[in-house]
Amino acid sequence: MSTPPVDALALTENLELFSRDLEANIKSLSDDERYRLSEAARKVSLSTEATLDSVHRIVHASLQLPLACIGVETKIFDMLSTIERSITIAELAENTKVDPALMKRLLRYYQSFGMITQQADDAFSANNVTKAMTTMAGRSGAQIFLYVHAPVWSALPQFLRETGYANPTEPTGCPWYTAKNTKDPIWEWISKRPVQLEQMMSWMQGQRDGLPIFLDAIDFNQYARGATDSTLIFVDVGGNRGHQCINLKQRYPDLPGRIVVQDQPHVIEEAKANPLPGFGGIEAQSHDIFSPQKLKGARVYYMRYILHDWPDRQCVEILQNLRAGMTEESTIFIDEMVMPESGASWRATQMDLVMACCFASTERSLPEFEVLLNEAGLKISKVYQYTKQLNDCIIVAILQ
Ligand SMILES: C[S@@+](CC[C@H](N)C(=O)[O-])C[C@H]1O[C@@H](n2cnc3c(N)ncnc32)[C@H](O)[C@@H]1O
Repeated sequence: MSTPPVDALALTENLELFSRDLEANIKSLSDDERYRLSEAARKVSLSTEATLDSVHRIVHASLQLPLACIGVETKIFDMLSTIERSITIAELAENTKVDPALMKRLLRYYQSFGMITQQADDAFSANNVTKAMTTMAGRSGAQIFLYVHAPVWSALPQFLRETGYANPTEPTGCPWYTAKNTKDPIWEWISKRPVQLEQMMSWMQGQRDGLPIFLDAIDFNQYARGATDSTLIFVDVGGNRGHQCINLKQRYPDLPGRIVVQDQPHVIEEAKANPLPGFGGIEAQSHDIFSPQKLKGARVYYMRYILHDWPDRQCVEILQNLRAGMTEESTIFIDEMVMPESGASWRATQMDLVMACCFASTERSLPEFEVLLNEAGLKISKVYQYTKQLNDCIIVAILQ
């Protein structure tokens, strides 16, 4: 069935009208409506590009990350975001100690990519993108991805050429090792570098801010029935700073039982030394996911974004080790994006290829998770989807 023709001129005029008071117009939208508009506009924008516009956009894409990093490091984005009026080139240059002539060029670039708003010839202000780059994820992400990851992505074509375009599935068979000229896997490499460790931990903590979390889809009370203060209620395996434990505690302040975050020793040390607000009452424990789970009979073992870091064989090992701690009352929550067969989102597909580059691992579909769980003697009892954007799901797994 053909769809009725759309008046492209009227659509363009409406968009231009919408752009005149962007902030107010966007405020009137729900999250779902905003996402729908953003995706539709993005598709139209890409498909209406002239041929060489597409080429220029793609071949210069790698300029955007270093430029974003400069905006973060000079605090241009911070300054624009904290001052509630437009700012001149001279003001920005003086406060950030950037040469005014260079500042003019940077601002010209940022406005052309929508990273800031130009109000007049010499008047600039923050917009949603500027503000995004001042968040914890924006600041830490610009640095960790530019300095640590980007050289690895650039090494992917050569790596694939040399390996005959085989899908990377061996833990040490990915461009991470050649690009970094190291034998250390990424987590070990980061653990030896305090600056990058801090950036990575901040990225982990902030990367999903603004999206729903698993507790938006699950009534956790059902997992606490009959629990007492000594019941192990929630063990966040590979939980980094314990941010998900804090979320659970804040949503369910009266939940009985123990809440524990487990991670590598240096991560736990850092989580204890610089605890996040709300960390009180949460236990922090070193634990290697490649050894049998030492906390037995927890109601919920929770793992967010752990399996996507590992190839299949290691995932089965991780799950088998978790299984060793389980009783009939235990469940595992696997909190990961589940890849659909078609129409995967851009945020999901880029994450998938970052996993290939750095870990020889992958984002998985539900049947792929099923195979891993089956091999580890587990089965899926339920799946809760909690984001549309990434198809983030909680896969609830129990003993077979
Ligand atoms: C992708 S991050 C996810 C962190 C956290 N679950 C989240 O969703 O924000 C992976 C985590 O696995 C931890 N990790 C890596 N290797 C580990 C190991 N052998 N034992 C325990 N934790 C490990 C890392 O330190 C990191 O915190």
